[in-house]
Amino acid sequence: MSMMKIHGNHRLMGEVTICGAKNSTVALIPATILSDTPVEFDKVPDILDVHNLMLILQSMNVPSEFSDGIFKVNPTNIKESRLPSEAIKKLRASYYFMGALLGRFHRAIVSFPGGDNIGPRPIDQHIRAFEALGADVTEDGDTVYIDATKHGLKGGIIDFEMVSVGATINAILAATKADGVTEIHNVAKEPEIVDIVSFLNSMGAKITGAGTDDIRIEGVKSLSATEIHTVIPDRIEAGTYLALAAAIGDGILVKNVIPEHLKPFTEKLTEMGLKLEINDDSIFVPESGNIHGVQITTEPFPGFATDWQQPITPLLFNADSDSVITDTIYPKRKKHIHELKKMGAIIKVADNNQIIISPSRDLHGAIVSAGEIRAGASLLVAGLMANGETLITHADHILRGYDNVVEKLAGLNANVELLEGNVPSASEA
Ligand SMILES: CC(=O)N[C@H]1[C@@H](OP(=O)(O)OP(=O)(O)OC[C@H]2O[C@@H](n3ccc(=O)[nH]c3=O)[C@H](O)[C@@H]2O)O[C@H](CO)[C@@H](O)[C@@H]1O
Ligand SMILES: C=C(OP(=O)(O)O)C(=O)O
Repeated sequence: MSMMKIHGNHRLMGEVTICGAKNSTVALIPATILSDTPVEFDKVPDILDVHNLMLILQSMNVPSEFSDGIFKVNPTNIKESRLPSEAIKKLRASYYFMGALLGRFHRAIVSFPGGDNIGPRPIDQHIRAFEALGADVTEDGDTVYIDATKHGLKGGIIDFEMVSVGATINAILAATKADGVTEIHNVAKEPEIVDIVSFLNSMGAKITGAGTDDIRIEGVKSLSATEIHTVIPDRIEAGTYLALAAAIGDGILVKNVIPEHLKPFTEKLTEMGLKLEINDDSIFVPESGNIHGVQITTEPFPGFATDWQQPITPLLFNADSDSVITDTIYPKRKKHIHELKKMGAIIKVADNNQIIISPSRDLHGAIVSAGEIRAGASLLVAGLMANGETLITHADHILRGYDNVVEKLAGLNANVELLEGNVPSASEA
């Protein structure tokens, strides 16, 4: 098991460069199996999810290589095969092989995905999309069987009952290779969806409407990559470093960002009283003075992302009044709270699931456990603010989605080590 040891309460400064978005990358990689040619991506984050996706590709005779942000994959000799359930369970995005295999082979057998334990995460809308395209979907235990070989994969109308990032992308992946036209209504509008569509269109797909509520797809027979696709910057990683900079920075420049994607986040920082310098592709966070408590409600894009709510929480401990967070996407996403309390934080959950964060200026180091990726990010920021040493166990969750995190933090003068080993016996809650 990986652990992170943090010597906290050092002021941080310098520059940090954000890499490609995890939530784009983990859909782009499964999407490559729709291509009839080799594919290359740039700015791919070095995160555990990518390495697990490589194992899944390998099981289908799809070799891939990855170094310095360049990811090359050759799906030309792909074979249908049983996907390794251990790797499938290690990430959420393995569910994109459902849509991608359905597009490629008109059938897919995939076990239920893993990913963060942040409350119920059903896939009924994904199944609704596959059925609208003519597939029969059955479940047996842990495995989902999706089959459109009997009547063919055909364009159709998909009306989502709720906005889902994953279901939108899965519908796009399958419909790209379906026979005829597909209309998808009530889709998610996240920038990562626009990125996937721009990649597919660059290979010859015919998809319009990404970034709006409705997407139209004219199915095509083949796709060929002719250019290197650069993954968009990770707005969640960027938000995490912006929060860190505001909490304990003496001037930090966060580079390679798309400020428009960060608007809901930077607007909250401004409301707190921070004076950000927002440039074309970077944001400078000066040393912050007094900051005020705020109310945050998470919503689908262009709202405040659920994946930001835990990383921003430690910053709110520095405010001069209470803050309230309401997570409408994952109301049970609260694995950070119990652990933050161990560090002296004053934070509680009200009956209506709202999280109340009170000024807590005397955080101290503790042994805490990262229950999921963003809970881990929250503990990391808190550990850097706290007096003394913090040990974060189960840090693999952080490494699922934060590229070169120890090196990036060291570049800001933080003292963080990655350790492998057993959890100290007294530490498990
Ligand atoms: C790999 C990836 O991109 N993960 C992101 C993706 O997850 P993911 O794609 O799993 O999240 P969704 O957008 O699908 O989930 C949104 C909401 O819809 C519900 N729902 C979803 C699908 C479904 O079939 N039925 C259903 O009820 C979910 O329980 C949740 O309450 O979007 C989330 C919401 O922005 C982010 O937190 C995750 O980081
Ligand atoms: C919930 C997240 O990831 P996943 O959907 O991959 O579990 C996240 O990135 O915050």
